[in-house]
Amino acid sequence: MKVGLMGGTFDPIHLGHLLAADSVCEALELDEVWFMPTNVPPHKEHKPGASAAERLEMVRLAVEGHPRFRASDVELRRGGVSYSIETVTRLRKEHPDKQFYYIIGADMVQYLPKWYRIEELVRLVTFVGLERPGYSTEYETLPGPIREAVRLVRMPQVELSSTEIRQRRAEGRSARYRVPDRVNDYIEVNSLYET
Ligand SMILES: Nc1ncnc2c1ncn2[C@@H]1O[C@H](COP(=O)(O)OP(=O)(O)OP(=O)(O)O)[C@@H](O)[C@H]1O
Ligand SMILES: O=C(O)c1ccc[n+]([C@@H]2O[C@H](COP(=O)([O-])O)[C@@H](O)[C@H]2O)c1
Repeated sequence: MKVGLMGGTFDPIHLGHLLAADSVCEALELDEVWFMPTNVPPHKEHKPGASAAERLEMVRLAVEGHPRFRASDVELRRGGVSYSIETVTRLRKEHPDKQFYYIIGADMVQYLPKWYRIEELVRLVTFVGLERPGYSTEYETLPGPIREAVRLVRMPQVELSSTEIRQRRAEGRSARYRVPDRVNDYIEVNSLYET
């Protein structure tokens, strides 16, 4: 069984995340994609605008009804900083029958050399990198073992980020059409990201 791991702060989850997962699912014929909200993101300086429970609930609402997408609270339950090496090690132990693919956008591919214990992590998962507007896909400068661990998949380019959505909300504007309708309703009912 082939499983894609889509880790993210998901503050909030948006259509770029979903289209990325869908594109990889199709290209690599994955059986499932697990969306895993981080507890404490390893490298982000700002604290998430929504709580862990709210970010998980938005992920749940976004994947509801999709035959292959699942929401996973594995990193939230573990607590602390969500280092991917710890998540992947644990998932491999719990699911020895599954093959894991870690899905990341181009911004994260460039950042891979700084990931915690990356030399070990590249031996445990295949990374799947996606182009993202505004980020370079010149991967020649990455160290060989990291570059070789990354497969590239194409997706229709989506110029969206959670940051932009939070900013819009702070300015009193809507997240509609940038997030699934159910997520948009949740954001509005709970007044998320308002100043
Ligand atoms: N528009 C997009 N296209 C492709 N990949 C994306 C896109 N947005 C996010 N990703 C990828 O999804 C994963 C989770 O991203 P994350 O939750 O940090 O969203 P974000 O939009 O980058 O958030 P923020 O703006 O708060 O930094 C990362 O690997 C990121 O590169
Ligand atoms: O393990 C690390 O050192 C590491 C460093 C940066 C990012 N990650 C993971 O990559 C995923 C996307 O990160 P982010 O910050 O863009 O949401 C998320 O699941 C993070 O836990 C992991």
